[in-house]
Amino acid sequence: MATLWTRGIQVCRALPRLCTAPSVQRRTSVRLMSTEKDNLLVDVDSKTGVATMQMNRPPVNSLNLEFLTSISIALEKLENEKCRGLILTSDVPKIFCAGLDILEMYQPDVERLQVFWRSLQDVWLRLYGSKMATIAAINGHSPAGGCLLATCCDYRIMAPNYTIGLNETQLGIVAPFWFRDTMCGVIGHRETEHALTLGIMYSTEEALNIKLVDKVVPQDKVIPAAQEKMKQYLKIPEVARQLSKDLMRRETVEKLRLRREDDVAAFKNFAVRESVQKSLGMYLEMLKKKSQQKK
Ligand SMILES: CCCCCCCCCC/C=C\CC(=O)SCCNC(=O)CCNC(=O)[C@H](O)C(C)(C)COP(=O)(O)OP(=O)(O)OC[C@H]1O[C@@H](n2cnc3c(N)ncnc32)[C@H](O)[C@@H]1OP(=O)(O)O
Repeated sequence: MATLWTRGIQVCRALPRLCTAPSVQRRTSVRLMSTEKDNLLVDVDSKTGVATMQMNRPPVNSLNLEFLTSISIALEKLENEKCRGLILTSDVPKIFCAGLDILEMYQPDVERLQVFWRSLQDVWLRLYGSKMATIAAINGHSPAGGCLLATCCDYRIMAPNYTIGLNETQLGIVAPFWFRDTMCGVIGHRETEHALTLGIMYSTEEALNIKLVDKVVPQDKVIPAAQEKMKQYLKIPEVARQLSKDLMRRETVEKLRLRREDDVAAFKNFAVRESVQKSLGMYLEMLKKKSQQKK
């Protein structure tokens, strides 16, 4: 085990300058730290060049601005370090990622809202467009933005008895075109239309049936299975693998690159609508009630 120690990622509250560049030192093991405790744990195996990125933002790994920024910086560093593979997983029990932090979209500060959306675009561009072989080790529930992260990867391995899907319409919001395109690339047009319009959350078994995930293994085997599959990717000549991936994804990536600011404006205008705010408020209330009932 080896490699990168990235310390001192500072996420400033002041906008628009969000971060200072993290410093990198070579060490024998890796930990990428963020300001919000150790919410992103990244280990790089120096022999194989495979990084394991564990999301660790309890209770549900929801993606707020600071967390997205940490992920984006980490992805950039791994790419710059010429890592060959990435296993994306979670350190939070039973949750892969609950998607976007709804509190970022509910009663938002409009300037922050736009920076938030750009940071999500950044993560998507880096992960979907990564040169690395990427495998999602889905060891928990994976709604909405969580499903997006998983579908950005080249391969998905999931544990039983969880759920995954783009459930946006159930919250009264709409998955943007690049979420749609990502999902279409995995399960095709018809199934994506069905999934998006109904906001379907699939069980692990259903997800396997529609090929939203590639493989199902017991919980404790998810990461070992991802490591095993990664070996297959790494056996392929690097340039051929990367160019093939680029061939499949470049148009989709370019579409967002060319429309980034329009997409930010569309998101902002949509999110501040009274009807959308009402739906998000009701959804948050429902989540809170459900959570209190458990306690
Ligand atoms: C014309 C088009 C223009 C473009 C328009 C764009 C529009 C926007 C597109 C937005 C795109 C993506 C959207 C998203 O990603 S929205 C997020 C959707 N996520 C969800 O619906 C998940 C909701 N959560 C759950 O289902 C469950 O929490 C869980 C993940 C299955 C875990 O269940 P659990 O029982 O283990 O935990 P639970 O008690 O429910 O939750 C614990 C606390 O966490 C809070 N919480 C859960 N999820 C979120 C979240 N996503 N954001 C913020 N907070 C969340 C929950 O409320 C509990 O809090 P507390 O204990 O009550 O304080």
